[in-house]
Amino acid sequence: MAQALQFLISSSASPNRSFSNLSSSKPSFYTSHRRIPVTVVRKPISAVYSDLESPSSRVLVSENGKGGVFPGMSSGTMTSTDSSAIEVDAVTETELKENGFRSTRRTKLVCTIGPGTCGFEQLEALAVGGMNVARINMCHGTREWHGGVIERVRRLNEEKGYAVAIMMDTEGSEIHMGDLGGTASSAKAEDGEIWTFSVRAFDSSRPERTINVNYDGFAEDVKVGDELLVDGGMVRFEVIEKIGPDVKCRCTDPGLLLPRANLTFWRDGSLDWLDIDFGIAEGVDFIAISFVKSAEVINHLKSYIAARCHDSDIAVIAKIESIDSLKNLEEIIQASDGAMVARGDLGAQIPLEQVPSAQQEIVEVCRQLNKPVIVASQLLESMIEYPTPTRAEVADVSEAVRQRADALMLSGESAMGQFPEKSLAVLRSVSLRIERWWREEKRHEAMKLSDIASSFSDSISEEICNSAAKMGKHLLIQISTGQLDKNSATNNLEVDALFVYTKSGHMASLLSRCRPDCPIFAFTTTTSVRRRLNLQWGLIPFRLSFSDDMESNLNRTFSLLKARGMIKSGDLVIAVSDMLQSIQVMNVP
Ligand SMILES: Nc1ncnc2c1ncn2[C@@H]1O[C@H](COP(=O)(O)OP(=O)(O)O)[C@@H](O)[C@H]1O
Ligand SMILES: C=C(OP(=O)(O)O)C(=O)O
Ligand SMILES: [K+]
Ligand SMILES: [Mg+2]
Repeated sequence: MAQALQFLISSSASPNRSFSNLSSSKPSFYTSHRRIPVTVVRKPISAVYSDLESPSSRVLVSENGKGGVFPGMSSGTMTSTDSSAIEVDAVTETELKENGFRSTRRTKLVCTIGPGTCGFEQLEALAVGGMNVARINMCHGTREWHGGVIERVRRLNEEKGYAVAIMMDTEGSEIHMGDLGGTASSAKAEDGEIWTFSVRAFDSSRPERTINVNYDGFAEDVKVGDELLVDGGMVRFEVIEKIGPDVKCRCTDPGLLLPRANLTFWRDGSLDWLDIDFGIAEGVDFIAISFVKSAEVINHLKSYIAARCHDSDIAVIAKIESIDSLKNLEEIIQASDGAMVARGDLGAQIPLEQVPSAQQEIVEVCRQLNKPVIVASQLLESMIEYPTPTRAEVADVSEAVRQRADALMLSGESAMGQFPEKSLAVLRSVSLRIERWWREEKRHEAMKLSDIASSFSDSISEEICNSAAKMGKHLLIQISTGQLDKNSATNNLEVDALFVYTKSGHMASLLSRCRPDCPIFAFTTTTSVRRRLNLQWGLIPFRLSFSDDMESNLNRTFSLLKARGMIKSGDLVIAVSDMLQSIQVMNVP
């Protein structure tokens, strides 16, 4: 009879609580330096699955995929309360069926949506091609246009069963002043002076104390009472009156105004970028902040968001694209929910030859601090015009995949290029090939991950995930040394998948951080967490309403996935959960 081995890691001081037939042996692959008690429980598989038939009214829904109908069911019977209905990502489902767990793509793909890809069918083609996140860049187009894209992505998700996340990239402090008029290279603003910021075009006769602003929507977006910061606070103004295209401001903190200085806003004591309210109202999944200078900016934005959206959470991505952001890299990334290596502007701010090492550093810091990282800009620039990439571009993409960044991003290639789908296909095939090559060659140098937990409970979760990822690699040794039943050993004893049951998504991201050899099936209870997990390396996120009873969760998951042919009897799975803080190792029955 096949056997399942459960390792239950308990945070309790007395590990042997309720288990009768315990082995006290500590698995030797468990190399923790911490003192978490590990219990090995041997149970016949029939016992493990004996209570699996519990009635369920829960639905399993996969990420980023086309809804499919359970074999033998009519689509009319698929409702959200039908226990046997299952919606599953068509792309992932096909990959799993045809190539098995180990061949799924680990690197995630972000596509900037522009005039070339904003239609429903074009968006669908990108979803089919593997787009995990759709990015809209507020530097271009109108709010109305972006609202239309968001609506179509939503509709695509709803009608076709996809769950593509939406990232809004802010214009942010890319709003800047124009020249100062005439030959002036600077101007002094004194305390209490009234200055006019205007979007009007002036000929030679610009009134005194008048400054041009480069953003057309400026006068509409700004509100009386807002605080206007020049160059991150070198000079400050308060907005006192709006007259058509002119915004009258009183200087509250004097200083030197330089041509083309950055402008940012604070509203009600919080930094306010002009698009943030739009993103919150639309309920986007990610907001990417341009030209982040310090952690303070991120902290303010996060509390601004927290005060305004109560039921859903928006993740904040810091774009690293300035010298200041490199100087304050760790504190910025620590404060953020993720980062983008925005190589376009970064390459204009630091010497080009320093961009690769900056990229490597940003990717490493993000990995250490457990934040997803996107490598962006010019990955396949030539494909804006040509249907095949240059060899150098393929090498650049490969390098980002080899660094094991969470995600790669298309900009102009998908926004306005002639070959958006082909560009995505190149990212996809290069990612798959390089991932497989490095896995097979075992070429990845192990990165020593430092402890990041800030509480005891977090440190247990972290330890469980580190151990689960390690077990995936070393289980073979244990089987040969008798920790698992040798009779159940087959020739292929690699772990096929890690399963993680997580409400906040944190446990899934901790597993992703370990970059294990096998894919991670992440089961989470809310659609917003599920969409956000779609940005993280190696995660295949599902939505599942689960209970605190891990055995029943596992049973239901196994039977739903088996019925779809996505897993099969005998597959070796390691399951972790943040409810029980447990690790279980088992063959699919
Ligand atoms: N919403 C949009 N409307 C029109 N053009 C867009 C839009 N989004 C992106 N683009 C086009 O795609 C190009 C690449 O996009 P992106 O890299 O996001 O912007 P940028 O070039 O300003 O950094 C832009 O320069 C612009 O020409
Ligand atoms: C991604 C970037 O930002 P944006 O496209 O908004 O300039 C970049 O500068 O590389
Ligand atoms: K932007
Ligand atoms: Mg930029």
